[in-house]
Amino acid sequence: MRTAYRVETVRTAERALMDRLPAGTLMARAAAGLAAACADLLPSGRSRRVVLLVGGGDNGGDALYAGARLARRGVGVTAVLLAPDRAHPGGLAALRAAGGRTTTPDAAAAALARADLVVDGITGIGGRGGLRPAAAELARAVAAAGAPVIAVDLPSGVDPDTGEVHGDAVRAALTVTFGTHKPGLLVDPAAEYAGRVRLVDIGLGPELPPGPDLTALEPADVAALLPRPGAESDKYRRGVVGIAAGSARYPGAAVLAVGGALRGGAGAVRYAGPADAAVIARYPEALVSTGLPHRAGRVQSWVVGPGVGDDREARERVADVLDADVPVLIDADGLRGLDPARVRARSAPTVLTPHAGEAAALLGTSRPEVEAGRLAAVRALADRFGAVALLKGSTTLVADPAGGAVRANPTGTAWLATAGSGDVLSGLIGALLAAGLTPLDAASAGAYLHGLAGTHAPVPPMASTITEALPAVWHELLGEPRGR
Ligand SMILES: NC(=O)C1=CN([C@@H]2O[C@H](COP(=O)(O)OP(=O)(O)OC[C@H]3O[C@@H](n4cnc5c(N)ncnc54)[C@H](O)[C@@H]3O)[C@@H](O)[C@H]2O)[C@@H](O)CC1
Ligand SMILES: [K+]
Repeated sequence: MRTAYRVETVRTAERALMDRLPAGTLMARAAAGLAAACADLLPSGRSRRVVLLVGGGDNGGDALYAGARLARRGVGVTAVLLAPDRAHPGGLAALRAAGGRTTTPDAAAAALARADLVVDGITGIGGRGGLRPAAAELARAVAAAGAPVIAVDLPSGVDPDTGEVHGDAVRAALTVTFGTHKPGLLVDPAAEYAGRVRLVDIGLGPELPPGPDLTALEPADVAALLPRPGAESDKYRRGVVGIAAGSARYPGAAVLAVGGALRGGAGAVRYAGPADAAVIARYPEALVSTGLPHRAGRVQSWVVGPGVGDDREARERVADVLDADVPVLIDADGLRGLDPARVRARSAPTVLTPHAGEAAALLGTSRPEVEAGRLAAVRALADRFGAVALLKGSTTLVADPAGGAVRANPTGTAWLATAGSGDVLSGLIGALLAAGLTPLDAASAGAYLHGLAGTHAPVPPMASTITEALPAVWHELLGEPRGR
Protein backbone atom coordinates (compact mmCIF):
# COMPACT_ATOMS: atom_id res chain seq x y z
CA MET A 1 0.00 0.00 0.00
CA ARG A 2 1.37 3.39 -0.91
CA THR A 3 0.80 5.91 1.85
CA ALA A 4 0.76 9.70 1.84
CA TYR A 5 0.90 12.15 4.73
CA ARG A 6 -0.08 15.77 5.02
CA VAL A 7 2.57 18.48 5.34
CA GLU A 8 1.90 19.06 9.03
CA THR A 9 2.57 15.39 9.81
CA VAL A 10 5.64 15.29 7.57
CA ARG A 11 7.10 18.32 9.35
CA THR A 12 6.55 16.78 12.80
CA ALA A 13 8.19 13.54 11.71
CA GLU A 14 11.11 15.40 10.12
CA ARG A 15 11.73 17.39 13.28
CA ALA A 16 11.81 14.24 15.38
CA LEU A 17 14.23 12.58 12.98
CA MET A 18 16.46 15.66 12.64
CA ASP A 19 16.81 15.84 16.42
CA ARG A 20 18.50 12.44 16.36
CA LEU A 21 20.83 13.08 13.43
CA PRO A 22 23.76 15.40 12.71
CA ALA A 23 22.69 18.66 11.04
CA GLY A 24 22.29 18.43 7.28
CA THR A 25 21.91 14.64 7.18
CA LEU A 26 18.38 14.64 5.80
CA MET A 27 19.12 17.15 3.10
CA ALA A 28 22.22 15.19 2.13
CA ARG A 29 20.12 12.01 1.81
CA ALA A 30 17.49 13.85 -0.22
CA ALA A 31 20.10 15.41 -2.51
CA ALA A 32 21.84 12.08 -3.09
CA GLY A 33 18.56 10.46 -4.16
CA LEU A 34 17.72 13.42 -6.33
CA ALA A 35 21.13 13.46 -8.05
CA ALA A 36 20.85 9.73 -8.78
CA ALA A 37 17.44 10.26 -10.41
CA CYS A 38 18.87 13.12 -12.49
CA ALA A 39 21.80 10.98 -13.62
CA ASP A 40 19.35 8.26 -14.72
CA LEU A 41 17.45 10.73 -16.87
CA LEU A 42 20.42 12.55 -18.41
CA PRO A 43 21.62 11.44 -21.81
CA SER A 44 25.05 9.81 -21.62
CA GLY A 45 28.13 10.65 -23.62
CA ARG A 46 27.98 14.21 -24.86
CA SER A 47 28.28 17.38 -22.80
CA ARG A 48 25.27 17.57 -20.54
CA ARG A 49 23.55 20.63 -19.18
CA VAL A 50 21.26 20.85 -16.18
CA VAL A 51 19.37 23.95 -15.08
CA LEU A 52 18.29 24.19 -11.46
CA LEU A 53 15.34 26.40 -10.53
CA VAL A 54 16.10 27.45 -6.98
CA GLY A 55 13.59 29.02 -4.60
CA GLY A 56 14.40 30.55 -1.25
CA GLY A 57 13.71 27.48 0.92
CA ASP A 58 15.06 24.01 1.60
CA ASN A 59 13.49 22.70 -1.59
CA GLY A 60 15.97 24.92 -3.41
CA GLY A 61 18.66 23.62 -1.04
CA ASP A 62 18.00 20.05 -2.18
CA ALA A 63 18.33 21.17 -5.80
CA LEU A 64 21.61 22.99 -5.11
CA TYR A 65 23.25 20.04 -3.29
CA ALA A 66 22.09 17.64 -6.01
CA GLY A 67 23.46 20.09 -8.60
CA ALA A 68 26.80 20.07 -6.80
CA ARG A 69 26.92 16.27 -7.02
CA LEU A 70 26.16 16.41 -10.74
CA ALA A 71 28.73 19.15 -11.35
CA ARG A 72 31.37 17.00 -9.66
CA ARG A 73 30.57 14.31 -12.24
CA GLY A 74 31.22 16.71 -15.11
CA VAL A 75 27.68 17.89 -15.78
CA GLY A 76 27.30 21.60 -16.69
CA VAL A 77 25.05 22.99 -13.96
CA THR A 78 23.45 26.43 -13.91
CA ALA A 79 21.26 27.49 -10.99
CA VAL A 80 18.58 30.11 -11.62
CA LEU A 81 18.20 31.84 -8.25
CA LEU A 82 14.69 33.21 -7.70
CA ALA A 83 15.69 34.93 -4.48
CA PRO A 84 19.53 35.21 -4.55
CA ASP A 85 19.73 36.62 -1.02
CA ARG A 86 17.67 33.75 0.43
CA ALA A 87 19.08 30.81 -1.54
CA HIS A 88 20.27 28.00 0.78
CA PRO A 89 23.80 29.17 1.77
CA GLY A 90 25.31 25.69 2.24
CA GLY A 91 23.85 24.43 -1.01
CA LEU A 92 25.00 27.50 -2.89
CA ALA A 93 28.54 27.17 -1.56
CA ALA A 94 28.61 23.46 -2.46
CA LEU A 95 27.44 24.15 -6.02
CA ARG A 96 29.99 26.90 -6.54
CA ALA A 97 32.80 24.78 -5.08
CA ALA A 98 31.87 22.01 -7.54
CA GLY A 99 32.13 24.41 -10.49
CA GLY A 100 28.42 25.15 -10.95
CA ARG A 101 27.24 28.58 -12.09
CA THR A 102 24.42 30.79 -10.89
CA THR A 103 22.22 33.24 -12.73
CA THR A 104 19.08 35.33 -12.27
CA PRO A 105 15.55 34.75 -13.57
CA ASP A 106 15.93 37.32 -16.37
CA ALA A 107 18.56 35.05 -17.94
CA ALA A 108 16.54 31.89 -17.35
CA ALA A 109 15.10 31.55 -20.86
CA ALA A 110 18.55 31.42 -22.47
CA ALA A 111 19.79 28.80 -20.00
CA LEU A 112 16.60 26.73 -20.32
CA ALA A 113 16.85 26.71 -24.11
CA ARG A 114 20.11 24.73 -23.86
CA ALA A 115 19.12 22.48 -20.96
CA ASP A 116 19.02 18.67 -21.24
CA LEU A 117 17.26 18.52 -17.90
CA VAL A 118 15.56 20.98 -15.56
CA VAL A 119 15.43 20.47 -11.78
CA ASP A 120 12.48 22.23 -10.18
CA GLY A 121 13.42 23.36 -6.68
CA ILE A 122 11.18 26.43 -6.47
CA THR A 123 8.84 25.17 -3.75
CA GLY A 124 8.22 21.86 -2.00
CA ILE A 125 6.07 21.29 1.08
CA GLY A 126 6.56 24.96 1.99
CA GLY A 127 4.70 26.17 -1.11
CA ARG A 128 1.29 27.66 -0.39
CA GLY A 129 -1.30 29.18 -2.70
CA GLY A 130 -0.68 29.71 -6.39
CA LEU A 131 2.90 30.51 -7.43
CA ARG A 132 3.88 34.15 -6.98
CA PRO A 133 4.39 36.12 -10.21
CA ALA A 134 8.17 35.64 -10.62
CA ALA A 135 7.91 31.90 -9.92
CA ALA A 136 4.88 31.57 -12.20
CA GLU A 137 6.82 33.24 -14.99
CA LEU A 138 9.64 30.75 -14.50
CA ALA A 139 7.13 27.86 -14.67
CA ARG A 140 5.89 29.21 -18.00
CA ALA A 141 9.44 29.58 -19.30
CA VAL A 142 10.16 25.94 -18.41
CA ALA A 143 7.06 24.80 -20.28
CA ALA A 144 8.08 26.85 -23.32
CA ALA A 145 11.63 25.43 -23.28
CA GLY A 146 10.39 21.84 -23.48
CA ALA A 147 13.30 20.11 -21.67
CA PRO A 148 12.31 17.25 -19.33
CA VAL A 149 11.75 18.34 -15.73
CA ILE A 150 12.46 16.56 -12.46
CA ALA A 151 10.47 18.08 -9.62
CA VAL A 152 12.08 18.15 -6.19
CA ASP A 153 9.65 16.67 -3.61
CA LEU A 154 6.62 18.16 -5.43
CA PRO A 155 6.03 20.05 -8.66
CA SER A 156 6.13 23.72 -7.68
CA GLY A 157 2.71 25.34 -7.70
CA VAL A 158 0.63 22.34 -6.62
CA ASP A 159 -0.95 22.10 -3.19
CA PRO A 160 0.84 19.29 -1.30
CA ASP A 161 -2.17 18.40 0.86
CA THR A 162 -5.11 18.64 -1.51
CA GLY A 163 -3.80 18.15 -5.04
CA GLU A 164 -5.29 21.48 -6.05
CA VAL A 165 -3.49 23.64 -8.61
CA HIS A 166 -4.14 27.37 -8.67
CA GLY A 167 -2.72 28.98 -11.79
CA ASP A 168 0.68 28.09 -13.21
CA ALA A 169 2.59 25.07 -11.94
CA VAL A 170 5.63 23.19 -13.14
CA ARG A 171 4.85 20.09 -15.19
CA ALA A 172 7.36 17.33 -14.45
CA ALA A 173 8.27 14.07 -16.14
CA LEU A 174 9.36 12.71 -12.78
CA THR A 175 8.93 13.83 -9.19
CA VAL A 176 11.51 12.70 -6.65
CA THR A 177 9.79 12.88 -3.30
CA PHE A 178 11.36 12.43 0.11
CA GLY A 179 10.39 10.30 3.11
CA THR A 180 6.77 9.71 2.14
CA HIS A 181 4.31 10.54 -0.61
CA LYS A 182 2.29 13.71 -0.12
CA PRO A 183 -1.47 13.49 -0.89
CA GLY A 184 -1.14 15.95 -3.78
CA LEU A 185 1.16 13.55 -5.61
CA LEU A 186 -1.60 10.97 -5.88
CA VAL A 187 -4.61 13.19 -6.61
CA ASP A 188 -5.40 15.06 -9.81
CA PRO A 189 -5.00 17.69 -10.99
CA ALA A 190 -1.64 17.84 -9.13
CA ALA A 191 -0.80 14.18 -9.80
CA GLU A 192 -0.83 14.91 -13.49
CA TYR A 193 1.78 17.63 -13.00
CA ALA A 194 3.98 15.27 -10.98
CA GLY A 195 4.47 12.70 -13.74
CA ARG A 196 6.04 9.48 -12.45
CA VAL A 197 6.83 9.58 -8.74
CA ARG A 198 9.98 8.14 -7.18
CA LEU A 199 10.15 7.89 -3.40
CA VAL A 200 13.56 8.41 -1.79
CA ASP A 201 13.96 6.87 1.65
CA ILE A 202 15.47 9.42 4.06
CA GLY A 203 14.72 7.35 7.17
CA LEU A 204 11.42 9.05 7.96
CA GLY A 205 9.31 5.87 8.11
CA PRO A 206 9.66 5.12 11.86
CA GLU A 207 8.69 8.70 12.73
CA LEU A 208 5.43 8.67 10.77
CA PRO A 209 2.20 7.88 12.64
CA PRO A 210 0.28 4.68 11.77
CA GLY A 211 -2.65 6.48 10.13
CA PRO A 212 -1.80 8.05 6.75
CA ASP A 213 -4.06 10.69 5.18
CA LEU A 214 -4.23 9.03 1.80
CA THR A 215 -3.43 5.56 0.52
CA ALA A 216 -3.26 3.85 -2.86
CA LEU A 217 -3.68 0.11 -3.24
CA GLU A 218 -0.90 -1.84 -4.92
CA PRO A 219 -1.38 -5.10 -6.83
CA ALA A 220 -0.59 -7.30 -3.79
CA ASP A 221 -3.16 -5.41 -1.66
CA VAL A 222 -5.86 -5.95 -4.25
CA ALA A 223 -4.91 -9.62 -4.69
CA ALA A 224 -5.25 -10.09 -0.93
CA LEU A 225 -8.72 -8.52 -0.96
CA LEU A 226 -10.15 -10.38 -3.93
CA PRO A 227 -12.46 -13.23 -2.95
CA ARG A 228 -11.40 -16.69 -4.09
CA PRO A 229 -13.87 -19.55 -4.02
CA GLY A 230 -12.87 -22.33 -1.66
CA ALA A 231 -13.70 -26.04 -1.85
CA GLU A 232 -16.80 -25.44 0.31
CA SER A 233 -18.09 -22.50 -1.73
CA ASP A 234 -21.52 -22.47 -3.27
CA LYS A 235 -23.14 -19.59 -5.09
CA TYR A 236 -24.59 -18.13 -1.88
CA ARG A 237 -21.26 -18.18 -0.08
CA ARG A 238 -19.58 -16.51 -3.05
CA GLY A 239 -22.26 -13.83 -2.95
CA VAL A 240 -25.49 -13.13 -4.79
CA VAL A 241 -25.81 -9.63 -6.24
CA GLY A 242 -29.10 -7.94 -6.97
CA ILE A 243 -29.12 -5.50 -9.87
CA ALA A 244 -31.92 -2.92 -10.10
CA ALA A 245 -30.69 -1.07 -13.16
CA GLY A 246 -31.91 -0.28 -16.66
CA SER A 247 -35.36 0.44 -17.97
CA ALA A 248 -37.36 -0.08 -21.16
CA ARG A 249 -35.67 3.07 -22.45
CA TYR A 250 -32.13 2.16 -21.24
CA PRO A 251 -31.85 -1.64 -21.25
CA GLY A 252 -28.10 -1.41 -21.94
CA ALA A 253 -27.36 -0.13 -18.43
CA ALA A 254 -28.92 -3.30 -17.02
CA VAL A 255 -26.88 -5.54 -19.31
CA LEU A 256 -23.63 -3.74 -18.49
CA ALA A 257 -24.19 -3.74 -14.72
CA VAL A 258 -25.08 -7.45 -14.77
CA GLY A 259 -21.95 -8.14 -16.83
CA GLY A 260 -19.81 -6.22 -14.34
CA ALA A 261 -21.31 -8.24 -11.49
CA LEU A 262 -20.75 -11.59 -13.21
CA ARG A 263 -17.14 -10.64 -14.03
CA GLY A 264 -16.78 -9.33 -10.49
CA GLY A 265 -16.89 -12.94 -9.33
CA ALA A 266 -20.48 -13.10 -8.08
CA GLY A 267 -21.86 -16.54 -7.28
CA ALA A 268 -25.11 -15.46 -8.92
CA VAL A 269 -26.76 -12.30 -10.20
CA ARG A 270 -30.45 -11.53 -9.74
CA TYR A 271 -31.80 -8.88 -12.05
CA ALA A 272 -35.03 -7.07 -11.12
CA GLY A 273 -36.63 -4.69 -13.59
CA PRO A 274 -38.08 -4.02 -17.02
CA ALA A 275 -34.91 -4.86 -19.00
CA ASP A 276 -35.22 -8.57 -18.16
CA ALA A 277 -35.38 -9.71 -21.81
CA ALA A 278 -32.21 -7.81 -22.80
CA VAL A 279 -30.38 -9.15 -19.76
CA ILE A 280 -31.29 -12.78 -20.30
CA ALA A 281 -30.51 -12.54 -24.02
CA ARG A 282 -26.94 -11.43 -23.25
CA TYR A 283 -26.40 -13.32 -19.98
CA PRO A 284 -28.35 -16.56 -19.64
CA GLU A 285 -26.54 -16.94 -16.26
CA ALA A 286 -28.66 -14.14 -14.74
CA LEU A 287 -31.82 -14.84 -12.73
CA VAL A 288 -34.35 -12.29 -13.94
CA SER A 289 -37.64 -10.94 -12.62
CA THR A 290 -39.74 -7.88 -13.37
CA GLY A 291 -41.28 -7.01 -10.00
CA LEU A 292 -39.92 -4.74 -7.28
CA PRO A 293 -36.41 -5.65 -6.10
CA HIS A 294 -37.50 -7.02 -2.71
CA ARG A 295 -39.49 -9.72 -4.53
CA ALA A 296 -36.48 -10.93 -6.51
CA GLY A 297 -35.21 -13.36 -3.86
CA ARG A 298 -32.29 -13.42 -1.46
CA VAL A 299 -29.22 -11.31 -2.26
CA GLN A 300 -26.17 -10.17 -0.29
CA SER A 301 -25.96 -6.76 -1.95
CA TRP A 302 -27.92 -4.48 -4.27
CA VAL A 303 -26.83 -2.20 -7.07
CA VAL A 304 -29.41 0.42 -7.92
CA GLY A 305 -29.61 3.36 -10.26
CA PRO A 306 -27.85 2.99 -13.62
CA GLY A 307 -30.33 3.73 -16.41
CA VAL A 308 -33.44 3.50 -14.23
CA GLY A 309 -34.63 6.95 -15.38
CA ASP A 310 -36.42 9.34 -13.06
CA ASP A 311 -40.11 8.56 -13.34
CA ARG A 312 -42.32 7.38 -10.49
CA GLU A 313 -41.52 3.75 -11.17
CA ALA A 314 -37.79 4.43 -11.00
CA ARG A 315 -38.12 6.25 -7.69
CA GLU A 316 -40.12 3.31 -6.34
CA ARG A 317 -37.37 0.89 -7.30
CA VAL A 318 -34.70 3.04 -5.65
CA ALA A 319 -36.79 3.43 -2.47
CA ASP A 320 -37.43 -0.32 -2.39
CA VAL A 321 -33.70 -1.08 -2.53
CA LEU A 322 -32.91 1.50 0.15
CA ASP A 323 -35.15 -0.50 2.49
CA ALA A 324 -33.05 -3.65 2.04
CA ASP A 325 -30.97 -4.82 4.99
CA VAL A 326 -27.89 -5.57 2.84
CA PRO A 327 -25.10 -3.32 1.47
CA VAL A 328 -26.41 -1.13 -1.35
CA LEU A 329 -24.51 0.67 -4.10
CA ILE A 330 -26.29 3.71 -5.55
CA ASP A 331 -25.19 5.12 -8.88
CA ALA A 332 -26.38 7.41 -11.68
CA ASP A 333 -30.17 8.02 -11.71
CA GLY A 334 -30.37 6.57 -8.20
CA LEU A 335 -28.31 9.50 -6.92
CA ARG A 336 -30.77 12.10 -8.22
CA GLY A 337 -32.26 14.03 -5.33
CA LEU A 338 -30.94 11.44 -2.88
CA ASP A 339 -31.88 12.34 0.69
CA PRO A 340 -28.90 12.18 3.11
CA ALA A 341 -31.22 11.43 6.03
CA ARG A 342 -32.71 8.44 4.19
CA VAL A 343 -29.25 7.04 3.47
CA ARG A 344 -28.09 7.66 7.04
CA ALA A 345 -31.16 5.83 8.36
CA ARG A 346 -30.33 2.63 6.49
CA SER A 347 -29.61 -0.47 8.55
CA ALA A 348 -26.76 -1.68 6.29
CA PRO A 349 -23.84 0.13 4.61
CA THR A 350 -24.29 2.26 1.49
CA VAL A 351 -21.83 3.06 -1.29
CA LEU A 352 -22.37 6.09 -3.53
CA THR A 353 -20.52 6.26 -6.86
CA PRO A 354 -21.05 9.70 -8.42
CA HIS A 355 -18.98 11.36 -11.12
CA ALA A 356 -18.05 15.01 -10.55
CA GLY A 357 -21.33 16.36 -11.97
CA GLU A 358 -23.45 14.08 -9.78
CA ALA A 359 -21.28 14.84 -6.77
CA ALA A 360 -21.76 18.56 -7.36
CA ALA A 361 -25.54 18.10 -7.40
CA LEU A 362 -25.42 16.06 -4.18
CA LEU A 363 -23.24 18.67 -2.46
CA GLY A 364 -25.02 21.72 -3.86
CA THR A 365 -21.87 23.01 -5.55
CA SER A 366 -20.52 23.17 -9.10
CA ARG A 367 -18.77 20.54 -11.17
CA PRO A 368 -15.56 22.63 -11.63
CA GLU A 369 -15.42 23.10 -7.87
CA VAL A 370 -15.59 19.34 -7.30
CA GLU A 371 -12.96 18.67 -9.97
CA ALA A 372 -10.58 21.26 -8.55
CA GLY A 373 -10.93 19.97 -4.98
CA ARG A 374 -11.59 16.25 -5.33
CA LEU A 375 -10.31 15.27 -1.87
CA ALA A 376 -12.49 17.76 -0.05
CA ALA A 377 -15.49 16.78 -2.16
CA VAL A 378 -15.22 13.03 -1.55
CA ARG A 379 -14.79 13.56 2.19
CA ALA A 380 -17.79 15.90 2.27
CA LEU A 381 -19.94 13.32 0.47
CA ALA A 382 -19.00 10.51 2.84
CA ASP A 383 -19.65 12.80 5.75
CA ARG A 384 -22.99 14.14 4.58
CA PHE A 385 -24.48 10.77 3.61
CA GLY A 386 -22.81 8.58 6.23
CA ALA A 387 -21.86 6.37 3.28
CA VAL A 388 -18.73 5.23 1.49
CA ALA A 389 -18.30 7.71 -1.34
CA LEU A 390 -16.47 6.85 -4.54
CA LEU A 391 -15.86 9.94 -6.67
CA LYS A 392 -15.18 8.89 -10.26
CA GLY A 393 -12.91 10.83 -12.58
CA SER A 394 -9.31 11.48 -13.49
CA THR A 395 -8.31 10.25 -10.03
CA THR A 396 -11.01 8.07 -8.54
CA LEU A 397 -11.15 8.62 -4.77
CA VAL A 398 -12.91 6.58 -2.10
CA ALA A 399 -13.75 7.96 1.34
CA ASP A 400 -15.15 6.14 4.35
CA PRO A 401 -17.71 7.87 6.56
CA ALA A 402 -15.79 6.69 9.63
CA GLY A 403 -12.85 8.85 8.50
CA GLY A 404 -9.36 7.46 8.07
CA ALA A 405 -7.30 7.55 4.92
CA VAL A 406 -8.95 8.37 1.62
CA ARG A 407 -8.00 5.84 -1.06
CA ALA A 408 -6.78 7.11 -4.41
CA ASN A 409 -7.11 4.67 -7.27
CA PRO A 410 -3.83 4.31 -9.15
CA THR A 411 -5.17 2.45 -12.21
CA GLY A 412 -7.15 3.66 -15.18
CA THR A 413 -6.94 5.71 -18.31
CA ALA A 414 -8.78 8.68 -19.74
CA TRP A 415 -10.28 6.18 -22.23
CA LEU A 416 -12.51 4.91 -19.39
CA ALA A 417 -14.67 8.00 -19.82
CA THR A 418 -17.00 6.15 -22.17
CA ALA A 419 -20.74 5.49 -22.07
CA GLY A 420 -21.69 2.60 -19.81
CA SER A 421 -18.27 2.30 -18.19
CA GLY A 422 -19.77 3.38 -14.84
CA ASP A 423 -22.52 0.73 -15.13
CA VAL A 424 -19.84 -1.97 -15.35
CA LEU A 425 -18.08 -0.49 -12.31
CA SER A 426 -21.27 -0.52 -10.26
CA GLY A 427 -21.91 -4.21 -10.98
CA LEU A 428 -18.30 -5.05 -10.23
CA ILE A 429 -18.36 -3.32 -6.84
CA GLY A 430 -21.75 -4.90 -6.13
CA ALA A 431 -20.19 -8.34 -6.58
CA LEU A 432 -17.36 -7.53 -4.18
CA LEU A 433 -19.86 -6.23 -1.62
CA ALA A 434 -21.85 -9.46 -1.94
CA ALA A 435 -18.66 -11.45 -1.42
CA GLY A 436 -18.31 -9.77 1.97
CA LEU A 437 -15.61 -7.14 1.40
CA THR A 438 -16.05 -4.02 3.51
CA PRO A 439 -17.66 -1.20 1.52
CA LEU A 440 -14.34 0.70 1.46
CA ASP A 441 -12.43 -2.35 0.20
CA ALA A 442 -15.14 -3.31 -2.29
CA ALA A 443 -15.24 0.18 -3.77
CA SER A 444 -11.48 0.65 -3.96
CA ALA A 445 -10.72 -2.88 -5.23
CA GLY A 446 -13.54 -2.53 -7.77
CA ALA A 447 -12.14 0.77 -9.01
CA TYR A 448 -8.69 -0.81 -9.25
CA LEU A 449 -9.92 -3.78 -11.33
CA HIS A 450 -12.04 -1.52 -13.52
CA GLY A 451 -9.14 0.85 -14.18
CA LEU A 452 -6.81 -2.00 -15.05
CA ALA A 453 -9.42 -3.55 -17.34
CA GLY A 454 -9.72 -0.18 -19.06
CA THR A 455 -6.01 -0.21 -19.85
CA HIS A 456 -6.14 -3.87 -21.00
CA ALA A 457 -9.14 -3.43 -23.31
CA PRO A 458 -8.32 -2.75 -26.95
CA VAL A 459 -8.20 0.97 -27.74
CA PRO A 460 -10.67 2.57 -27.95
CA PRO A 461 -12.38 0.59 -25.18
CA MET A 462 -16.16 0.34 -24.91
CA ALA A 463 -18.00 -0.58 -21.74
CA SER A 464 -18.54 -4.15 -22.92
CA THR A 465 -14.88 -4.62 -23.82
CA ILE A 466 -13.92 -3.39 -20.35
CA THR A 467 -16.08 -6.22 -19.00
CA GLU A 468 -14.40 -8.66 -21.38
CA ALA A 469 -10.97 -7.55 -20.19
CA LEU A 470 -11.77 -8.32 -16.53
CA PRO A 471 -10.83 -12.04 -16.54
CA ALA A 472 -7.28 -11.23 -17.69
CA VAL A 473 -7.03 -8.66 -14.90
CA TRP A 474 -8.11 -11.22 -12.28
CA HIS A 475 -5.55 -13.70 -13.59
CA GLU A 476 -2.82 -11.07 -13.53
CA LEU A 477 -3.60 -10.04 -9.95
CA LEU A 478 -4.16 -13.50 -8.51
CA GLY A 479 -1.11 -14.84 -10.33
CA GLU A 480 -2.95 -18.07 -11.03
CA PRO A 481 -3.02 -19.86 -14.34
CA ARG A 482 -6.34 -19.62 -16.17
CA GLY A 483 -9.04 -21.98 -15.00
CA ARG A 484 -7.58 -22.82 -11.58
N1 LIG B 1 12.71 19.50 6.59
C1 LIG B 1 13.51 18.48 6.28
O1 LIG B 1 13.95 17.73 7.09
C2 LIG B 1 13.79 18.20 4.89
C3 LIG B 1 13.31 19.04 3.91
N2 LIG B 1 13.61 18.83 2.66
C4 LIG B 1 13.19 19.76 1.62
O2 LIG B 1 12.71 20.96 2.16
C5 LIG B 1 11.47 21.29 1.57
C6 LIG B 1 10.72 22.16 2.50
O3 LIG B 1 11.52 23.30 2.68
P1 LIG B 1 10.95 24.67 3.22
O4 LIG B 1 10.19 24.45 4.44
O5 LIG B 1 12.08 25.59 3.28
O6 LIG B 1 9.91 25.12 2.13
P2 LIG B 1 10.05 25.19 0.54
O7 LIG B 1 11.43 25.32 0.11
O8 LIG B 1 9.23 24.10 0.00
O9 LIG B 1 9.27 26.52 0.26
C7 LIG B 1 9.63 27.72 0.90
C8 LIG B 1 10.13 28.71 -0.10
O10 LIG B 1 9.18 28.88 -1.13
C9 LIG B 1 8.71 30.22 -1.13
N3 LIG B 1 7.28 30.14 -1.46
C10 LIG B 1 6.27 29.68 -0.69
N4 LIG B 1 5.11 29.77 -1.34
C11 LIG B 1 5.39 30.28 -2.56
C12 LIG B 1 4.60 30.62 -3.69
N5 LIG B 1 3.28 30.44 -3.67
N6 LIG B 1 5.21 31.10 -4.79
C13 LIG B 1 6.53 31.27 -4.80
N7 LIG B 1 7.35 30.98 -3.76
C14 LIG B 1 6.77 30.49 -2.64
C15 LIG B 1 9.02 30.78 0.21
O11 LIG B 1 9.18 32.16 0.14
C16 LIG B 1 10.32 30.06 0.52
O12 LIG B 1 11.38 30.70 -0.13
C17 LIG B 1 10.86 19.96 1.26
O13 LIG B 1 9.85 20.04 0.28
C18 LIG B 1 12.07 19.20 0.78
O14 LIG B 1 12.33 19.49 -0.57
C19 LIG B 1 14.53 17.79 2.27
O15 LIG B 1 15.79 18.36 2.25
C20 LIG B 1 14.49 16.62 3.18
C21 LIG B 1 14.62 17.01 4.59
K1 LIG C 1 9.63 21.58 -6.37
